[in-house]
Amino acid sequence: MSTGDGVAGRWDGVDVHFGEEGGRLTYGSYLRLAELLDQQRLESDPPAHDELLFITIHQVYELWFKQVLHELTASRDAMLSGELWLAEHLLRRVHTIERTLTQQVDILETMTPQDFGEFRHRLSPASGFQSVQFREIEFLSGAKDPSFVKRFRGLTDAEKLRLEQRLQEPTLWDAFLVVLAKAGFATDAEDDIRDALRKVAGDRGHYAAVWEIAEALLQHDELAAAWRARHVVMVERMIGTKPGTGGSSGAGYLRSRLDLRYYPLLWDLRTAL
Ligand code: HEM
Ligand SMILES: N[C@@H](CC(=O)c1ccccc1NC=O)C(=O)O
Repeated sequence: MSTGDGVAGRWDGVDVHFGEEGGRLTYGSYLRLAELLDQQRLESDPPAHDELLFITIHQVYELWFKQVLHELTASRDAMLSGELWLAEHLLRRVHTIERTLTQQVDILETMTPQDFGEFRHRLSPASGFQSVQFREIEFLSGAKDPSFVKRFRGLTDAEKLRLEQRLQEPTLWDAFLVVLAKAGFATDAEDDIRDALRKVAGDRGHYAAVWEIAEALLQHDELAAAWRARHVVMVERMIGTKPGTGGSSGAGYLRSRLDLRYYPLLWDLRTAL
């Protein structure tokens, strides 16, 4: 009983619209819940109680990674087009998500090593090391390391393409250098950039928008480092010094990544202030 204008009818005084394919939109159909809630398939048999939690946590991480990539990509593009307020606004949203990602470790830590041990052996050789979106975030943020693409096992062609595109495209740091250049600074040599950062920091009134973006980038870097630190301590709690299912030394490998920083020049700047 269409009443025109896409309005399908009225319910309790409110216009009701038809959704995709003429079906009446519901909460479940809009959010594709039948599909979403059918994606938690356990490897353990008989089912280990805690494996549902393990799968849920990882799926939630990947959903947030998708959102983070959406926001970081848009933030990078906003820097490139000179919309500095938007670039900063989106980075701040990313910070909030990143804090949530680190806090989520608490939930997984309600699982004991013994309960993890019930299904851990079923997971090998799968590992978080193979998270394509996690690596995309690293590449987009500025830590491009092509060796990860080679070390990935079992990448689909589409995943490989996504990583290769991230290796080609400008990073957040590249975009920030464009911001500095548009503000009148030379950015060719590292010393030019250090100089520019000192000048921006020394005249925040004049370079307010540039300074705020630099701070938002540093915050993103700090929150990524906090996740790495939280993850490795959880790993030590769960598996001690056992090697990882992904074939690395485990906590030893993860500790070797703790010093990674996306924006070393923004950190060095601190020493010069
Ligand atoms: C019981 C919980 C967990 C344990 C014991 C664990 C253990 C490990 C280990 C040992 C590695 C090193 C690679 C390897 O497997 O050899 C690793 C890497 C990784 N894990 Fe986890 N992990 C856990 C939970 C998570 C969660 C919830 C996430 C969220 C997505 C995650 C994401 C990652 C990522 C992205 C890497 C690659 C890190 C890098 O290369 O810097 N892990 N994990
Ligand atoms: N690498 C972990 C297993 C693990 O946590 C994992 C296994 C499959 C998919 C994602 C995982 N999460 C993080 O590494 C381990 O060695 O116990």
